[in-house]
Order: sequence, then structure tokens, then C-alpha cells
Amino acid sequence: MIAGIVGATGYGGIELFRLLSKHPQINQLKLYSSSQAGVEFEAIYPQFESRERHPLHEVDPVKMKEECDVVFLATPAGVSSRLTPELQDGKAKIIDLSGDLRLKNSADYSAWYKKDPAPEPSLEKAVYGLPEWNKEAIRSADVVSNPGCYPTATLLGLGPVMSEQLADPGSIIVDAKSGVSGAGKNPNALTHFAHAQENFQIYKVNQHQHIPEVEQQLMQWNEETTPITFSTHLVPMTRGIMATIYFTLKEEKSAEELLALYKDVYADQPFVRVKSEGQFPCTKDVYQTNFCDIGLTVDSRTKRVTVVSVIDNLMKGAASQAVQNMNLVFHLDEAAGLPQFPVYP
Ligand SMILES: NC(=O)C1=CN([C@@H]2O[C@H](COP(=O)(O)OP(=O)(O)OC[C@H]3O[C@@H](n4cnc5c(N)ncnc54)[C@H](OP(=O)(O)O)[C@@H]3O)[C@@H](O)[C@H]2O)C=CC1
Ligand SMILES: CC(=O)N[C@@H](CCC(=O)OP(=O)(O)O)C(=O)O
Repeated sequence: MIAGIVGATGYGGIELFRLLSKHPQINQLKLYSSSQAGVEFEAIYPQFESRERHPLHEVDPVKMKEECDVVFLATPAGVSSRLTPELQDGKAKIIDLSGDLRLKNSADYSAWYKKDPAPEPSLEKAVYGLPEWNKEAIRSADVVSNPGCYPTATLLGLGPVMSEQLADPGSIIVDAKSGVSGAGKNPNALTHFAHAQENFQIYKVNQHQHIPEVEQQLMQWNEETTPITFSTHLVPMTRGIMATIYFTLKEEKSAEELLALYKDVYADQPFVRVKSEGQFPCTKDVYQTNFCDIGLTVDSRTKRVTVVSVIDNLMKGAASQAVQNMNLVFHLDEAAGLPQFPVYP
């Protein structure tokens, strides 16, 4: 198969390059760049030097949709909303890593992303690529919209209790933290080393663009969903997301009962690992993997549940989840080309 990566020079694109280079079903990689066509990928990133060279090609959807079997769009918001309509009627399947195709209501996209939305036919075609909850639809999709990094951790942490109508939706508070690579390769005032190191910051308070994405999926599970509190923080580390999620239950349950539910729901999902009682995950447990690790407890005094969900933002939060989706779209082994264990320590 031939895979194309648009935005290959960005953090998500580099991670796709690394994974797809070793994927058993990919025999050729075509890389596209909007700013450096003609330059070789290895000239920009010599750490990826090998016997093979990868020239960066111009972003030309007419060519791409016929020369590739699958095209990954690892581009900033506002790009795939324009590229997808031109790409979607060709041979290539599309997997978009940006937020452009995730929100079914285009007014929500305009309000939260402050950009023009994708056209309706593209939004209608796009299948939300959270494999653990949407596998069958992904298997027959032509266009997959890869979930956001924070929503991946949050939704995997909330899915079992929301789909079983156990959590009181109005009580949900998500306290999420991300490593700096979540902001992409270009530093800004928030992510500049001198500001971010030895610092811990909250950002986009009540304004994060992932809020409507999380609420959209919660609504699928429970129509009584109301707006949630969702806070994001920048941690001075490179990779990793931890979402600490708080809510109350509609009826009393012990941690043991909830863990049994989570283990049962995710029993057949190769990339979700539920911890044993009293154990909680940390971001290094999933470093450079496609895993989401989940731990939880119930506070016997407040009756509040605490769920802790961790992922690697560049992997399960972006590139490796995109490869997992590609595997499903092409009916391959869901784990093909994905690392089994974290890099540790
Ligand atoms: N970083 C993360 O942890 C996550 C990122 N995402 C999303 O994935 C997408 C990629 O993120 P990330 O890799 O971090 O971002 P980066 O900023 O690191 O890279 C984006 C790449 O997109 C390319 N690009 C920029 N403008 C255009 C354009 N107009 N047309 C085509 N390509 C363009 C650039 O490459 P070139 O100049 O060579 O074209 C750039 O290298 C974003 O939408 C992001 O929000 C989602 C989940 C997690
Ligand atoms: C640390 C950091 O800045 N993270 C980014 C994640 C961006 C992202 O993944 O954006 P989309 O999913 O909307 O494409 C943020 O919070 O905006």
C-alpha cells in the first residue's frame, strides 16, 4: 500500500513517518509539504537518515487522491476542511488528525475554532475515529476524523459509566494536563522553553476547542448530557496527557464494581489497559505507545468517583490512533505496525 502524509514535517507527521516506515503493509511513503516541497525529509530531520530518501512533494490533492491508497492529514486546523472536499472522491482513504471534521454541527466548529467549517458533505462522510467505541463504522469509512488528544483520554475514561447511564452528567469535571508537544512544533509565548520549563499553567479556561467534541460524544451515550467543566494545563514535559475526571454516580457503586465494569467493557480492546484496585497510571506507562491506561477509585466520604486516564498525546492522541484507524479501514490486524511496549524509563 502507498501512504501519503500531508504535514509530514510537523510533530504528528514525523510520528506517522516513524510508524508507517515500519508498518508491514506499507511499501511506499509519499510525503507532502506546503512550505518545503523539493527538499528531502532527511535533510530537515537528519536523525531519520537511512538508505531511503523521502523527497517532500507539493500538496496537490488531484495527484494525491490517485497515487495514494491512504492520505493522512497532519495539518493545522483550517487545512483539511479545504483539502478533504478535493480528496474525498478519489481512490485514497482519508485520515484527518486535525479538528476540522470532528464536530457534526458546523456552527460549533466556527464558534470554538474561529475558522470556516468544512462543507457539509465532508462532515457527513467523516466517521469519528475512536476505535474502542466506533469500530464497525470505522471499518467501512472512506474518511476518518481522528479524535483530539484530550478527548481521547477523556472519552475512554468516561465511556463505560456514560454508556451504562451510571454517571450524573451534570457532575462531570475534567482536569486535564498535557506535555508541550501537544502544541505542535512551532513555539509560542505559552510553550517557549524559558516560559514553560519549571512552570505549570492553566490555559484556554472554559474555551478549549475540545469541549464540544467531548460533549458531542457524551451526548451519543446519554442524551441528558449537559455542559461539562473541562480544564487544560501545560506540564513542563515533552509528551503525555493525564485526564483526571471527577463525577458522582446516580446509584452507589464500589470501586471494585466499577473496575469490573471497565475491565469488561474494554476486555476486547487491545489498547486500553484498566489498572487493578488501588493502582493509578502515570504518563510514562504509555510513553510512545498506543495505550490508554485507566485507574479509578470511589471516595467513600464524598461518593465522588475519580477516574485517571493517560495517553501519549502524539501517539494514541494523534499518530498511532490514526494508524490504528488505518488498520481498521483496510481490515488489517488492528495492532499492525504499533509498538507493544513503552520506552522506559
Ligand atoms: N501535537 C499533538 O499532540 C496533536 C496534534 N493534533 C492535531 O494534528 C494536527 C497536526 O499537529 P502537529 O503535528 O502537532 O502540528 P505541527 O504544527 O507540528 O505541524 C503541522 C504541519 O502542517 C503543515 N502545514 C502548515 N500549514 C499548512 C497548509 N496550509 N497546508 C498544508 N500543510 C500545512 C506544516 O508542514 P509544511 O510546512 O511542511 O507543510 C507543519 O509541519 C493539528 O491539527 C493538531 O491540532 C491532534 C492531536 C494531538
Ligand atoms: C498542549 C497544547 O497546546 N495542546 C493543544 C492540543 C491541540 C490539538 O490537538 O488540537 P486539535 O485536536 O483541535 O487539532 C491545545 O490544547 O490546543
